[in-house]
Amino acid sequence: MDTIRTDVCVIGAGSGGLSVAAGAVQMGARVVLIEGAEMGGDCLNTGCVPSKALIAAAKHAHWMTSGAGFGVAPSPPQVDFAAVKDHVAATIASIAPHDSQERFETLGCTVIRDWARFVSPREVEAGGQRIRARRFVIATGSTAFVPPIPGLESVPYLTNETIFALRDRPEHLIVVGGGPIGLEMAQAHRRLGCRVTVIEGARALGRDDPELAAVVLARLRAEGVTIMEEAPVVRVRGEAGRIEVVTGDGSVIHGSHILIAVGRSVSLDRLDLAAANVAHDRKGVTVGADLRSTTNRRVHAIGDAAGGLQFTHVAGYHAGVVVRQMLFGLRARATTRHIPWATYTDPEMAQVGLTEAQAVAEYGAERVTVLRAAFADNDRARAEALTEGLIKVMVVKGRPVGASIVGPQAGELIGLWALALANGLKMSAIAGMVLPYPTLSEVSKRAASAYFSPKLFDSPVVRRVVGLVQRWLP
Ligand SMILES: Cc1cc2nc3c(=O)[nH]c(=O)nc-3n(C[C@H](O)[C@H](O)[C@H](O)COP(=O)(O)OP(=O)(O)OC[C@H]3O[C@@H](n4cnc5c(N)ncnc54)[C@H](O)[C@@H]3O)c2cc1C
Ligand SMILES: NC(=O)c1ccc[n+]([C@@H]2O[C@H](COP(=O)([O-])OP(=O)(O)OC[C@H]3O[C@@H](n4cnc5c(N)ncnc54)[C@H](O)[C@@H]3O)[C@@H](O)[C@H]2O)c1
Repeated sequence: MDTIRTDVCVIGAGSGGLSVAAGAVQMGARVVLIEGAEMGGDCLNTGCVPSKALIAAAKHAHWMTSGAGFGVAPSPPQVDFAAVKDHVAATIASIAPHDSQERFETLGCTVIRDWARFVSPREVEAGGQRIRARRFVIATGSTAFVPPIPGLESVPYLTNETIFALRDRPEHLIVVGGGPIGLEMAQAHRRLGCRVTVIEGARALGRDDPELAAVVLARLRAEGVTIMEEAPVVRVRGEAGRIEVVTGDGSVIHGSHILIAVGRSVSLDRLDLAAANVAHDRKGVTVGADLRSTTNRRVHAIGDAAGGLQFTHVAGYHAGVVVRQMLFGLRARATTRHIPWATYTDPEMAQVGLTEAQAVAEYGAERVTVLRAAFADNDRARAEALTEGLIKVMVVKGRPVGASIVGPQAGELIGLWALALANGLKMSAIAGMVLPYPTLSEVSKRAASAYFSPKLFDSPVVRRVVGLVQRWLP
């Protein structure tokens, strides 16, 4: 067996692994990149990209039915489900060249298409070769967690790996799990003409501010999605096209298809981490803030495999943290306070930093000011009839510690607050910003201004000062 000696060996060519490989090789390191399945990983092939392409198609269908208030008569959309899937596939294909084996080989990486497995603390095997590296990066991501629900194994269930390939429209899609995957898929399928029932064991969108989550859930229900909460699934039975789901209280839901979206399992099984002395648990590789294995300092873990937030932009951020350490020997640490995320339902929901409940728990209610602004008071939102939703900003000592948005383009609007939190900006910086009128982003400025308006408009001191100045000013 040949041995390749290299500076960096990256295992997994998804969002995180590709970023490390591209960065390291272009800065002069020798890089081996190993991928067992599709280049591009979950995000490109079975995650973010297909889900957002499907959501975009569903939005078009929805617009055809929602123009009455603008004087545009609704007309029932004629959805060609297979053609929708062609759009999904074409979107993936248009991005794929950027993540391709050819591109990475052109950049100078050695790309091996096989499953990697450690054989010692500084060697892996893949593609019939042994790779001996100075540093390893485990970027193996995650797959859908399939819970041990009795009967599930004997019905043809869908996960994010199979649902985007369906070319016939499900008549009635049952979605198990009311997290971001479940609800994004539920709304998209409903808008494309399916009946949809979401069965959630606890509270849907349970990680988000409940006030904001309620806005999303109300909209989904208004569009015809049935959402059952506190309804753990206890049994599944049936066959293709005739699925029955039994919940804890004995209810039986009949559907044609079932999607499992109850969280993720990190993909570490194939790696034989024991051979490399890399400690791990159910959540991922055990790493410190430097994203290095606590038991093998040659090994880093990033993205979903690192056991924290599971988002593409987090994997990319992690990549930067490990590249700085591996290539320049710099001290670099990953933190989470400034990391935003968004759920691409309509309306969208986005968060950065602490929610209201977390801010109050951490700082105490008396130290936290919660500012609010509603899209109903935003002129652009009114013109577009997108008045559902609000922004909440949590402020401590004049600086934001968290922002939560539900409403149109929340995923875009959260960027400003991500910048503010990452750089410790004061509320005065946001309130003093001049924005084009009329834009949705004015909702952020309005919230920030709300921090100062009581200090300016309700203050007897300010009134007295203004009175005096007016008497003396020529
Ligand atoms: C339906 C869905 C929608 C999503 N939407 C969003 C979104 O809108 N925004 C967002 O930020 N995030 C989203 N995510 C999450 C996002 O896809 C992941 O957080 C991201 O892909 C993680 O990147 P990663 O590099 O850690 O892993 P991945 O992208 O999963 O890549 C890991 C790669 O490693 C390979 N691999 C595994 N084991 C081995 C091995 N032993 N040897 C070789 N290769 C191996 C895998 O085949 C895979 O290609 C979504 C996820 C899903 C499922
Ligand atoms: N827009 C985005 O950025 C985006 C979109 C999709 C996914 N993701 C990423 O993927 C991750 C996984 O998403 P997810 O929605 O699969 O997981 P999740 O953990 O966020 O939500 C899963 C939901 O399933 C419920 N559940 C668990 N077991 C159940 C059971 N037996 N019966 C009924 N309900 C059950 C849980 O209570 C939870 O509400 C997310 O945390 C996120 O990091 C991101």
